[in-house]
Amino acid sequence: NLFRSSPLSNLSDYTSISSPLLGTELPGFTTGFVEPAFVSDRPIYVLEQQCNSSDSVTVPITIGSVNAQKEIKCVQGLPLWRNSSRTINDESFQGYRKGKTAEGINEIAMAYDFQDSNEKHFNILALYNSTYQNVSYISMPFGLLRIPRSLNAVSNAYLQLVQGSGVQMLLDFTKEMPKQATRVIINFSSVLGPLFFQWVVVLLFPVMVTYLVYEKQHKLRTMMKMHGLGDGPYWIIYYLYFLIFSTVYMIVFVIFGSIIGVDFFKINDYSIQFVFFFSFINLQIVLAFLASSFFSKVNTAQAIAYLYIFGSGLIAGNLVRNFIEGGKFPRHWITVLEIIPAFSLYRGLYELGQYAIAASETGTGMRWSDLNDHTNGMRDVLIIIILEWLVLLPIAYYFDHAASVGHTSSPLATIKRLLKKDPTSRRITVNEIADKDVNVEMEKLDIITERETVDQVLQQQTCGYAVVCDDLKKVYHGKDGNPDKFAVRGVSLALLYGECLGILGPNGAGKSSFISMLIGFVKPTSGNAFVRGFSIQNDMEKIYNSMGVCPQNDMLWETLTGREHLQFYGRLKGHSGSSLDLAVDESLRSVNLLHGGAPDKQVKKYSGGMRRRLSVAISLIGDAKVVYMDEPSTGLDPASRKSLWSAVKQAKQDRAIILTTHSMEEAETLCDRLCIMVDGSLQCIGTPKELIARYGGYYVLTMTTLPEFEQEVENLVRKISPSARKVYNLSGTQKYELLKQDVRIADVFMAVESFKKRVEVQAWGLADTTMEDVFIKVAKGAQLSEELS
Ligand SMILES: Nc1ncnc2c1ncn2[C@@H]1O[C@H](COP(=O)(O)OP(=O)(O)OP(=O)(O)O)[C@@H](O)[C@H]1O
Repeated sequence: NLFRSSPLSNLSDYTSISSPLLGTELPGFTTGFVEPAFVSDRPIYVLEQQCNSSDSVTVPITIGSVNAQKEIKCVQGLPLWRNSSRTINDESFQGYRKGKTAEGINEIAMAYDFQDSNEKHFNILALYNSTYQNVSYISMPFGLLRIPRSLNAVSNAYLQLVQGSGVQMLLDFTKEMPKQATRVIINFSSVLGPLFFQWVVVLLFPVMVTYLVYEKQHKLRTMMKMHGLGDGPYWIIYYLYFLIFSTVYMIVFVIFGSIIGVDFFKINDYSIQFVFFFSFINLQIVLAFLASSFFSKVNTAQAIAYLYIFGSGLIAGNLVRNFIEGGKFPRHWITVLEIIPAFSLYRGLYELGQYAIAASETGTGMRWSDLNDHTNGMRDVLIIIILEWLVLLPIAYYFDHAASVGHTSSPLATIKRLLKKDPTSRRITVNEIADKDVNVEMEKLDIITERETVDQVLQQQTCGYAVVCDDLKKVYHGKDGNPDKFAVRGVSLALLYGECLGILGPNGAGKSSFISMLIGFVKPTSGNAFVRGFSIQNDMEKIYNSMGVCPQNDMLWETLTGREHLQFYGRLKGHSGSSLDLAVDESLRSVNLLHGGAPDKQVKKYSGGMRRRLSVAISLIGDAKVVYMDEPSTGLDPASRKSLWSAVKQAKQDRAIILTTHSMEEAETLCDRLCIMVDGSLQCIGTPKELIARYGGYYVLTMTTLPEFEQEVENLVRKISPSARKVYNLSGTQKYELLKQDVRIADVFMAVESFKKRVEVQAWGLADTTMEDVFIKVAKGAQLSEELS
């Protein structure tokens, strides 16, 4: 309406804008630059640009009742009558003239809706297509150029209308109207939502699970247990540690939140927040203990714990919010859902969040009195969390205790054991008894004597014996169709204080399985052993207090130093203050770890030999009366081995030591008695001298000549000792065993000397039997008799 009374004015150079079609109703344009236009309630003017100024278009017009033709010359800044503002808006944003490229059309720079404009009041809505901002054929940024110029044009048109065509306003730019400064205030509670807080709180869960499973995976838990740390103290220490850790974490979280002005923390009563978070972290600690007893590998536990916290947070976020806000579900449904800890946490956070948001209206957050409000779920949440904590605490302790002794690997196994009969402590089968009888028949005198000693000790309950094993057996039950493995076949032996017993045997003989039973690593299939009078079947807890163990694989904390390890185990064994420092230094010295910064280096920087020596030191620290060492010198260089041996020799004065080894030298140096184990059975037992005398009643003659003289050598040996046994013949080198009762050493020397006059002897030697010879003989003999049977 504005331009209906306006004369056609100067259209050049955007300085004015006006319509050549004043007061007309256009049936539509069909040619040139515009699409058919329709008459609308309020005219909208479209400024066409980029048209060639020589083009023109003839449009039909109606003036009053007269139909006429009007030629419109296309010039830049031509205003054309168009459709409603909505259509203009849509079209300008979609691209004018569909199907053509931006370059190929006359761009809409701006559409004007002269809303309620009149001579006194100028009010336009300007619409432009911001998507054309980066049109490449225009060198200048499109948006920067057109908007001010178009606004300039329309403003001039308005001025010319109101004040006459001579008026011209030249605007170069537009800028925002100055206005009062404002501050953007973001309400974090509503922006972040309870899910963020939920994730922050539960982030500690995987950390705790990792701690617990790490100690289980590396058998450190068992190691600590074997050195006297009971489940109760272990739980209390870790529980308190986690509780302090989590409480500090939550307090810092709340303080930081309050400092940066998060309403969630600032508005709600701090005591409610404290009770809520404190109850939940207690529940979370119990859940971590419970979860850790299901896992044996840190990586799996970590992955599943993170999945659980993120997944359960998302599910809780969606479900709880929908349930509460949807209003379709009964209240008790929501309460049932809150039994799941992630849901109860979310609900509590949600309630605190709601109060924080509502505080902009009410001015206060959640107060204790608000817990009586039936729409506030916080009271239910607190009750559920505390009850759940009370119920889960003993369950988690039980599962953890069952899994920690190594007898069961998981709570599932424990449940199975409770439901069925315990498969690991089943009664010995008929086949096994038969097997035992065969063994007894084949047993050597020394083994039988040892058995009798054990029977006597058990009947008379004789004191003085540190360890008494009574027919200990271990069968590993085959899984996935594999046959059962008889690892230890009824071992009986008795060990005095001050005695060191060495167990020798080839790989897989059952030595480690035997020791594992004695230290409580695995449960015996049948039989029993008494350590200081306590049964390994029932009183393992009492045995741990006086036991030291150096396991085959070092069980150490990578981030602790050697000294810290010894201080920890020393304290477990009852040392404190200066006596602890003394014991630690003495221990480090005895295994050659006192110098060169070794005591204060983290174990991860230790060499294999240093770890081994530290493990031995741990087993000896304190007053352990029975010490088990599984291959203690494996991986040690000769010097370290020697110093380790002197440490063990010194330590054995008033203790009983059982050690397994593959080194005959170590066995002979350290052990008062030795036994050889083959395929789970003891083959012999006695002092090194007794065994050599019993199994090595021969000298070993070795002689090297040219191969053509082999027969001559054979004849010589037969002459010296007709009963001599040939051990081997290898490219001229022959080895014979000569029964001691058949020969005198001087005769052998004389015979060889005269032989050397006839035959060229490259080398020869006569040796007494060594423990190694005995070992090979016994092991071979046992294997042979087994093959025969
Ligand atoms: N957990 C187990 N499950 C099944 N079989 C096992 C298990 N542990 C050991 N065994 C088997 O029991 C037998 C005795 O193994 P053990 O480790 O006790 O022998 P070892 O004498 O200590 O051997 P090494 O000298 O090599 O340490 C072996 O045949 C072994 O494969």
